[in-house]
Amino acid sequence: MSANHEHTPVMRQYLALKAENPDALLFFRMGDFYELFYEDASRVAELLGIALTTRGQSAGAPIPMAGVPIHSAEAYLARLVRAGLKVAIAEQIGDPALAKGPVERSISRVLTPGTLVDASLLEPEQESLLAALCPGSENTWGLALLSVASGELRVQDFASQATLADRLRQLQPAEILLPEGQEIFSGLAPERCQQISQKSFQQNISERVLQRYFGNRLGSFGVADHPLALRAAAAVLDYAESRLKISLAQVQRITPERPAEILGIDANALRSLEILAGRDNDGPSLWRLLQHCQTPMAARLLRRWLLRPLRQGEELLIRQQRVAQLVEGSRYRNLQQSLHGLADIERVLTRVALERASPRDLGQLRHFLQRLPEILAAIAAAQESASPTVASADLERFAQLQGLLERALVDELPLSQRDGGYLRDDYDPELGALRHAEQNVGQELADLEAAERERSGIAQLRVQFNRVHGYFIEIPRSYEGPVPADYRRRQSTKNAERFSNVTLKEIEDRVLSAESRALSREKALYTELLHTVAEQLPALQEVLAEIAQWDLLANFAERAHSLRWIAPEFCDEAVLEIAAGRHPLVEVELGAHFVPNDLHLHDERRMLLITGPNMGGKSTYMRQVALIVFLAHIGCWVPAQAARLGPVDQIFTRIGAADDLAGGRSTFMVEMQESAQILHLATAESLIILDEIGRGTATYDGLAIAWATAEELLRKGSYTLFATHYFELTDMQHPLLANVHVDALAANDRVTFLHQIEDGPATQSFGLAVARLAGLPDTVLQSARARLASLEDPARAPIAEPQSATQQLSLFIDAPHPAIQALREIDPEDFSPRAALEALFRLRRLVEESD
Ligand SMILES: Nc1ncnc2c1ncn2[C@@H]1O[C@H](COP(=O)(O)OP(=O)(O)OP(=O)(O)O)[C@@H](O)[C@H]1O
Repeated sequence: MSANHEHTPVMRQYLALKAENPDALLFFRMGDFYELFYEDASRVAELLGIALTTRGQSAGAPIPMAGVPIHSAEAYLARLVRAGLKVAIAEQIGDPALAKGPVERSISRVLTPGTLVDASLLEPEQESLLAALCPGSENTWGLALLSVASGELRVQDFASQATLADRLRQLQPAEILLPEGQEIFSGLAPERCQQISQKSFQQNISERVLQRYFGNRLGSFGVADHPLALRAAAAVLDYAESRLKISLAQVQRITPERPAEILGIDANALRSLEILAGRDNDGPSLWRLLQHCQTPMAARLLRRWLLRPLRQGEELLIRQQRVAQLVEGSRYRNLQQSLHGLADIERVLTRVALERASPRDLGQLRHFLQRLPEILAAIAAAQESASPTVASADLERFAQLQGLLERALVDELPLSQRDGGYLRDDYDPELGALRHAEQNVGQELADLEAAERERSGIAQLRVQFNRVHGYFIEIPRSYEGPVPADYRRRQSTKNAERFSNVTLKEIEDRVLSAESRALSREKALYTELLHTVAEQLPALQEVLAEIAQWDLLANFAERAHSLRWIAPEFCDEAVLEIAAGRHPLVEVELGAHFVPNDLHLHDERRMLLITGPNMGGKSTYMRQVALIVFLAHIGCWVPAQAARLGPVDQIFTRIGAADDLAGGRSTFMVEMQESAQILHLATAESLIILDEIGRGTATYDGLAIAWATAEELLRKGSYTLFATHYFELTDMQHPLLANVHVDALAANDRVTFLHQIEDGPATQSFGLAVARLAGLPDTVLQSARARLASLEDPARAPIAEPQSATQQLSLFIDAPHPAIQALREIDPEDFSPRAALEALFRLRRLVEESD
């Protein structure tokens, strides 16, 4: 591009603003359009499928340009932001009428995926999180997570990068901030990472930011022992402020995360149990099954709870108790009715805090406040001990606020704020007077009409007004005589000529200026109104949080009722007992065909080794146990006849294996790394699901690993469900280990699955029968059957050992050493000396190979 001084003044302004935000697309306001120039223009034209044209020339070259009209800009912005791009918006701040050069413009805000607040840019049921990571010494980390749209700010310390990366994999923040120079470590999605100045994380700077936000209240949040996370918290606030160009008044507190209160569940388990999303992100998931909340606030809270199950404790018991109260006599119905159709007030409040709330936003708040007494009454009715949810002083202030909004806002609020008309005439005398300037000139205009008729002698003369052409004196064409000399022609129509004169122009100017004064008066009053609402923000946020929680609990109650779930019982003993448990998602698919199963794990029985045919239901059984324990720990009821659960600290799963080729890890590598993680972190209170561990490698290696893993988990005493196709494992003896199997009936390669868990190991394998079921060709099945027979009884049909098998050394199976096998095959009777020497070398090689 050419030197700056060669550009036109507007382009110079554009380039200066672009230089302030080099990594963002610049939406440059030009009248009723946002326009993009140069590379931004071609990029956006391609991304949005809009026309790429040029706008004049600057510095001797045409300027590539693409533009979107203001009124449809939101939809385009949403698409760009969803694609992970940043957009800076430059608005006109000067008055075009007064500007000498180009009208003044400045960046009003920068949209980034982690700092969105507009309803049209956010998914109603999803949270868009902004994270900041502050590294400390010895691999320790502080994490701050901010939901700009709700104002929730959480902090947590991590003792290792691996656990931090796992938590981020679960939470999927939209943007992750790191100090400049910090390497983007494995597990972080690089396209979401943003390096910002190290200064933002510095102790002294962060103290200033936090002081500004929370003042002395900081001490009351219990965050003093999280120095790293607090520095991260200051960095997120500072960054979000710089994008939104305003302090975040919606952030009222910092909440520390205490791992000891949370049931650990790693990203693998969330995925493999299909808790937040089903396979391929579509399909059934626990989230979808549970999400029947009345408000978007509760839907988002459900996500938060799913990402943060609790260990046994007071909070969990309160949730459980409330769900029980709501199930009783189907009280949840009343509460759900009172909440039905409520707007997303949490996000409205955030926009109030950021001075971006529209009149319709305030209209929704008015509606909410009108319904609040009914909602609180329904909550009170649901609780047996009707302790008030909201302090009476707050209630009084809410009523006053409601009154204010009712007095201020018109009933039917306009879509756009631009043309005014959202405040009532009688809300403010000055506004009323300015608005009525037009009506007040009515008499003046009638007098003028009479005077002009008399002066000109034209009886058909009329003084008129329309929105497009303003005020004019109209004389029909049927009049052919002269018009007064001071009349200036304004317009000719088919039937009339239109004129103006000095008196009429004076009236018109007065009315027009009253109109624009009315608009600015209305705007000023509105800003004042927003400030008044903002004063009630903390109290409103609190009552909303309470309502969202009740909505979610009523939703749990409804689900429990509709899906025939029961209340799990928590206890201090080391037990996991489930009677007739069901898999919540598979049951929806199969209905009454689903076969329920029990679980008994306790002090003397910690591990179940589960064998049985493919398709028998092993995975389903193990997952249902994990899901039942999980559901209990978010406060929900569970799909079973009864459940008694002792303390559980973490849930781990190692189910199926997916390649991570992009990350340079093979299926087996992924499997082993996940298993290593479990073996390091599991305790006696952990629940572990292992599905066919070891199958990704050569048989004996896999078996050896599976065996050793089982032994280690038995040593730790973790609650373990271990499904395997290695029958050899069922020989394992340990007092805490029990063998169970899924039942099936087989005859002539035909198999009927019973899906029932029974004691003892499986007695036969059904691989061929299942293969037949899957449609493997008969010829292949016959050949497989012959080979199976020879493998089961080598004497019947000796088959040469494949090379790879000879290389495996069995740890557990009594197979002869390959050298011994080779020795057996030698007949020394008819050996030449040379053949003998060769045989000796071969034997030596076999021994070396197996060393
Ligand atoms: N308890 C049950 N009641 C009814 N149907 C079931 C039950 N459990 C499983 N099934 C059905 O059997 C199918 C296979 O179950 P699952 O994947 O759990 O088998 P598996 O034993 O783990 O198989 P593999 O060893 O091949 O992984 C399920 O998709 C479901 O349709």
